[in-house]
Amino acid sequence: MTGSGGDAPLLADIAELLEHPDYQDHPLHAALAELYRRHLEQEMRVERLVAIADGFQRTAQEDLHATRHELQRQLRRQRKITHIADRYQALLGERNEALLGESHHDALTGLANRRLMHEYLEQLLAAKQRHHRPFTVAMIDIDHFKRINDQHGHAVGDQALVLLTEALQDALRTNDLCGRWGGEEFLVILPETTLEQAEPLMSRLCQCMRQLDIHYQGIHLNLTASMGVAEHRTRESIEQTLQRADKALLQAKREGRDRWLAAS
Ligand SMILES: Nc1nc2c(ncn2[C@@H]2O[C@H](COP(=O)(O)OP(=O)(O)OP(=O)(O)O)[C@@H](O)[C@H]2O)c(=O)[nH]1
Repeated sequence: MTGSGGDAPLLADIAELLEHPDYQDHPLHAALAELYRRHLEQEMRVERLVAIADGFQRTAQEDLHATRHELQRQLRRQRKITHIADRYQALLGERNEALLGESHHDALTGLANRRLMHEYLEQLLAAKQRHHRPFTVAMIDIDHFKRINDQHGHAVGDQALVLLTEALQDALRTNDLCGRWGGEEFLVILPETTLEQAEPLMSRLCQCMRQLDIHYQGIHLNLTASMGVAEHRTRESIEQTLQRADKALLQAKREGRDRWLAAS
């Protein structure tokens, strides 16, 4: 499309005049013919330029469309990657939490394991050294547990362990920590507690074990426990306190079981 659309009748008239035999020898014929030729040339040039500009515009639009399409594709990909990364991170977090839980807890009872109890005891030792806060430990061993396994099977023994640890925990204060020290042996850690303050609790724990009625798969069980209790002494290592509690526990077994003894 050229800009001379409105000039079309005039141009048609000029072309007709230039072709007319009567005007071939007219003095202005040559000048008008030249002007007409130049006009047509100019018009063709403008048409070519417009065609080029149109082409550019089309290409630019196509490029823009392609770029937008590519951007949207990358954005979708980015979103997908972010979503996967988020899920992966959440999974890793859950796995880490689970691993941390497994590394600090006993699988059967869910109680703290030795590692967690040692960590807690180290904290209590530091608090004692800094602020003179006392703490006491009690080693607890179920009496004649082998008989339960022998008479009723390991699964019943397991269930008895689960139920008795629930009873032990119910009898403790929230800051006390009950952990599984070994097979049927438990350690209770009592922060901010002297031996004297622990005594009523020890009697209560013995009573609690005695009163426990375990019913499982038609089997009815009663049990007792022996306990040795020791308060941490200044300048004593954790191991030494635990050994004193253990010695008191063995003495309680020797004296007939179903009792607690304070360590000397
Ligand atoms: N079911 C079950 N039994 C366990 C587990 N851990 C340890 N035991 C059992 O606990 C029993 C401990 O036996 P002993 O060390 O002889 O002690 P006891 O029979 O309790 O006797 P005393 O401690 O002397 O009163 C063994 O039969 C172990 O197999 C466990 O996770 N599940």
